[in-house]
Amino acid sequence: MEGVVVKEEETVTCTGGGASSSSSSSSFSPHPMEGLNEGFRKVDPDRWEFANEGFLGGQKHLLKTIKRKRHLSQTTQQQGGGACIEVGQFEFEGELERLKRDRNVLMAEIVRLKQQQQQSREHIAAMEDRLRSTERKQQRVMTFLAKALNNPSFIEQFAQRAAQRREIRGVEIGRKRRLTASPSVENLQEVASVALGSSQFVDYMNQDLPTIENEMETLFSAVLDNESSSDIKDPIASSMHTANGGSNLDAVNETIWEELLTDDLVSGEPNEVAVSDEPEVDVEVEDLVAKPVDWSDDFQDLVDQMGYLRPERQQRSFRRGAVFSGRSYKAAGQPASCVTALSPHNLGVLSSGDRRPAMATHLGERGRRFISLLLVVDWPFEVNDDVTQRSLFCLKICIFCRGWHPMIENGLDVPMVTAIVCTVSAMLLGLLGYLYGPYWGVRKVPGPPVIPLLGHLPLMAKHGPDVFTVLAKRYGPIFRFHMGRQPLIIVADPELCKEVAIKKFKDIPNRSVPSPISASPLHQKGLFFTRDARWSTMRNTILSVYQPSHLASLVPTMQSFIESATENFQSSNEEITFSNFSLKLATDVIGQAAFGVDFGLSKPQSASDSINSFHSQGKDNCDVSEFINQHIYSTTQLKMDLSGSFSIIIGLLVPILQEPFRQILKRIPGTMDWKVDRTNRNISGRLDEIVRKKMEEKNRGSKDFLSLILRSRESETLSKKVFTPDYISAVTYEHLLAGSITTSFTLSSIVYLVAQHPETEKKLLAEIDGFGPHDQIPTAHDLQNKFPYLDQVVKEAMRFYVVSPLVARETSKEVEIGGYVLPKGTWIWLAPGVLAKDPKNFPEPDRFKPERFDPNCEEEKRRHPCALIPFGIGPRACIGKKFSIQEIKLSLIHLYRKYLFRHSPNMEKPLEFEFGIVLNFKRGVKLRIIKRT
Ligand code: HEM
Repeated sequence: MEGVVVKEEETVTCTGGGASSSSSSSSFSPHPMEGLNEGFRKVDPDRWEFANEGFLGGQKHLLKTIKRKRHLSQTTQQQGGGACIEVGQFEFEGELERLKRDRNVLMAEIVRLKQQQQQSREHIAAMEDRLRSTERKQQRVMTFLAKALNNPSFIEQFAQRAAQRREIRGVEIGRKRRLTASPSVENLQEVASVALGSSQFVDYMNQDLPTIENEMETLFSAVLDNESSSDIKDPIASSMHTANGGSNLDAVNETIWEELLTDDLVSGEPNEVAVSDEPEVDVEVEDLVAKPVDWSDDFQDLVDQMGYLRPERQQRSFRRGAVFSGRSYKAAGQPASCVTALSPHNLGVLSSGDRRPAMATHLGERGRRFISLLLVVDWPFEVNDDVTQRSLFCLKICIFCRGWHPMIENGLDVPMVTAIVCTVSAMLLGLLGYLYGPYWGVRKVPGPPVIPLLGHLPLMAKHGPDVFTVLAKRYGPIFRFHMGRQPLIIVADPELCKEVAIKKFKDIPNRSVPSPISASPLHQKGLFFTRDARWSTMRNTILSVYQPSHLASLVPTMQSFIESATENFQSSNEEITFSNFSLKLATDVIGQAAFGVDFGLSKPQSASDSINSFHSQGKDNCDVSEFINQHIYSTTQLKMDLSGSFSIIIGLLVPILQEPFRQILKRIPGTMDWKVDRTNRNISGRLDEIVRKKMEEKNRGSKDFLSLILRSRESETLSKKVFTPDYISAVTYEHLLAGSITTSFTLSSIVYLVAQHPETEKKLLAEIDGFGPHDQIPTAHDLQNKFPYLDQVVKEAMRFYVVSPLVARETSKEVEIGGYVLPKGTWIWLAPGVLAKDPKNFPEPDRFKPERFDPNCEEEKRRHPCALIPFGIGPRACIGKKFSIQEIKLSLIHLYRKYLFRHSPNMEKPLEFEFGIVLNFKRGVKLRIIKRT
């Protein structure tokens, strides 16, 4: 028992006036150790205290006075004598009795302690369960929120159901809820309307916010405390619980929450309202809670990210999903700064004061829905700190740059957001650079304001080809014109044209390739668009074909075609579309000259205006007419305005997209690109066939253009490399193209203008008739020297209607023109069309006056030599000029020997034009033929 005393001394604390145990473990039952006035006494029904005079609080020195009570038997024994044995026997039994009692008391104490321990264990287990359950519910809340985000009508449905349920619940619950819940149901509807329309958001923000707050707390207390509404340990939760109306309200909340968690609601399916207050609610909630939730997949990233955004010391509890369970977080005594990272209050903070509605306007529907949910979840907090600002910044970026979904999936990853922002910015800058890069180098050149992407194409739509004359008047002889994204430097001064095309030819040797041509590979391999060394080799080779002697030898061929063509004119007063007639004639002539092939288009039996009439002429003619139709279609589709194929239009606006679009569209039947591509492939196939046949021909004496090229190709190794079959086909086709449409246009416009000007007609007829008998065919020399007035008429007509109003060039290095330094790659386009209408060189420019080209005329003498350049200028000037003039003069002489022409009443006035790669008549030139007697 000594040992027991010692133990007591160690554990028992003195309280003064007696001893009292400090804990339940040190509260003793009656003990055998007693001193003077000592022993155990009951201080309350459950507790005993050791009482002794020497056992006083703070008086340690008295402890030694406490002595164990000496029992009589011991004393007697010590005092010696066996006489007392019998008496001692009785005392011993008494002692034994006492010890037994003590043991029983101790046993009872041990049993009680064990029970206490068991209770404590159970209590701890229950707390653990509750903790796990709470965590699972938080996971469910977040899963629910994610689903709700994907369902636009979620809040609306929720609000409706809450209202319905409230009605069904009956008067008592309804009254209790009305105190706190009813207004907030309406508020929820407001939230729903916020999700749907930003204007109502303003109203919503002006609502009674504490009421909303209460409602949200009520709502979320259901999920957080549903199990323990009758056993709330958390004092804050407890007070909230009481405030919200006790257990009835809990039942309502649980039901509401049950609905919230129901998949039907979050998946958007309208759901019958389940009218039940009873256990099924609990069962379902329990079921839901019991289901394993894939926390990490859906939200761990987001939660982690939230943790990242908060101060380090709070991270652990944050990771447990505190973002959406603000109240319990607060209850844990933690500062709420991180929890409020996404709170509406801070949305307000970020957007400084009352810009919340504005922000809601910009968030888009998903963003607004999300914020509505944040209002629901996170309303009670109000903290304003750096972390919040930062997280909201990221949030805002996510909303604007990525939408909500990726953020929810991937978390608020600041480096990633930064990377996205940088990438988007870089792309925007790249786009701007691409769109405005070409402009930047030439920005100093004057020009009208530019419409992004369209450039000045609307101006072209408004003024037609005359747009350059209009702009030259306003901006001077050198100005900027944006063909979509591409700026052109338009040079509208004879001296500057000379500088560009002749003096600085070395720096500006090539043509830029406009959008319509880059859409047509068939047109790219001709002389026109080849560049640098390849161009000079090709040009030198081809030039031999245009030697005067060779041209002179072509006169009889040309004459025979012209005579044959005019046999079509059957009777006087016949009305024809002269432009079609001239096109057939020019195509036949160039076909014979270029390929040595007689297309037979202008022969008498093909007298119909329409080339299609050849379909009735047997297979050969059908083939030819098909070929020519395709050639005309292919050429006329090459538009410089916005009326071409889609890929050409795209090429004008964003050139880099032209080829991808062409590649796609040419595979889609019915599109213009598809038709153009099919046509071009047919033409190429036919040309390849013609070239192949020519190559196989034994008779190499033919004087056509193709045979000449093939011959020169055999004799020179260089040109053999340059003139590969595909280039031969392209150049030959180019002759067909350049030689037909341009010549035909010029011929038609001369006849049209002469018909309009009787004086000119009279003088012209006089000159032609004065040449000699009508069957006398003029030679090449005659044509050059014996028809001066005809010369003047042709020139004036070419001035009046310039078939090629723009002549393209491109700088191959930095060059200065007209005081402006133009970077390499600048598109400089000469404007013969503007020059031709410049009153400085051509007084009364809109008057048709061939005499202005009389060599003896003052105007002619004063005129700048480069004022009229319909065939271009410099080393890249038209290679077919003489050929074309010879053909035009020969045709006119023959026509005016036999016929006169008058405007048809069916023709529009003034003439309308299309602006393709060259100018063309919109509806053709319609004339009446009058036979001369
Ligand atoms: C009235 C008829 C014609 C007119 C108005 C005309 C107009 C022009 C113009 C303005 C150029 C650009 C010149 C430059 O860039 O400086 C050109 C080039 C050219 N023309 Fe013509 N042309 C006509 C007839 C012809 C004929 C009949 C042929 C062929 C037989 C032809 C073949 C060419 C070729 C191959 C080029 C490119 C020259 C090169 O880049 O080296 N042209 N033409």
